[in-house]
Amino acid sequence: MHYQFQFRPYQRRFVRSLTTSHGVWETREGIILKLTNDLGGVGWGEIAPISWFGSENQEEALSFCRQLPEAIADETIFSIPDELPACQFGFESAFWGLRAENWGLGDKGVSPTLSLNPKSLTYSALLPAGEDALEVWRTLWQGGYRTFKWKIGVYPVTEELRIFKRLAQTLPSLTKLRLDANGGLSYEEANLWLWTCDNLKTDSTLNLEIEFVEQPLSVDKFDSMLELSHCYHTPIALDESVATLHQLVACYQKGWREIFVIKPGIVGSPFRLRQFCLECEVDAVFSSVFETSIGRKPALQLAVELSRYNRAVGFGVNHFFAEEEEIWLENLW
Ligand SMILES: O=C(O)CCC(=O)C1=CC=C[C@@H](O)[C@@H]1C(=O)O
Ligand SMILES: [Mg+2]
Repeated sequence: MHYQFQFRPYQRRFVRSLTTSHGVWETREGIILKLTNDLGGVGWGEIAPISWFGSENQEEALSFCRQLPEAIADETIFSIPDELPACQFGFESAFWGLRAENWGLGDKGVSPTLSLNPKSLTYSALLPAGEDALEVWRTLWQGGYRTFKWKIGVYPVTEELRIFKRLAQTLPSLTKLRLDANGGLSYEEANLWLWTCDNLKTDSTLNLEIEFVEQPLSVDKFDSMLELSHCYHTPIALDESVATLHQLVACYQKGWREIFVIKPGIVGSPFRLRQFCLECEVDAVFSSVFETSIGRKPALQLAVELSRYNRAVGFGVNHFFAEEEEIWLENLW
């Protein structure tokens, strides 16, 4: 089968730049792609790279799109190299979207079940690093969020621990808080954070659950994180360490059995991701790459099907972008 292929690069400036231990992220760049079959059926996909997580970068994704012919075959979609995981996700999502919505299941076996209802999910909202978290959470709580993720490893650890204690005393009971260090802590700081989280449980005046500490150490410190996961009650989630399917499989094979943060937008083939999750039954938390609704829809379909233990998905829409998304997408095309 052949499809007419079109693509449009985009840039979207964050309303509030995202500060993590990786640095300050001002603008989300990506590519929207469209496949049209010879009966007029259309499939949309999105390529939303995060190169500092290990995916290709925008330029590499654009170069890949530019070298493709106007008409592409199934084989092209399913032979995109593993060095281009965001492209794998974008093209394959468009393929499944085309087949599942208009033309039945693909001839490549069962497509990811696109009919599942994302409304069955609960969502986690992102809190900004530092003191701002003490203000921002309230509006999000009023918006219905009960799980929050706060960026740490950005300011000095003593300052963040001070803010953390105030946050723990302020957040309503039954709130779940995730801490995401983006690999920015030292081994000593990681121990201090995990020890502090464990000891929070012993404070009967607080009824806050620290759901997990995400990527406390850098990707090259897997063995230390595996050791830490056996030393504290507070769970550890790997994110940057499992950013691509290859890394996900490698960490599982090296014995990781705690939480895996999965960003479908940069992990690679949704078909292969689905096979891995169904086979290995990993404890997955699905996470956004700040994509548009075009990338978010297939990502959430995977989350509905593959999430276990009812963990909230990291797709809380904190109004990261100014423009109204649907209008912006229509103007793009
Ligand atoms: O997972 C979430 O709760 C929201 C998404 C999120 O936190 C991230 C998305 C993309 C890049 C990162 O800065 C960040 C993360 O580290 O998980
Ligand atoms: Mg993370």
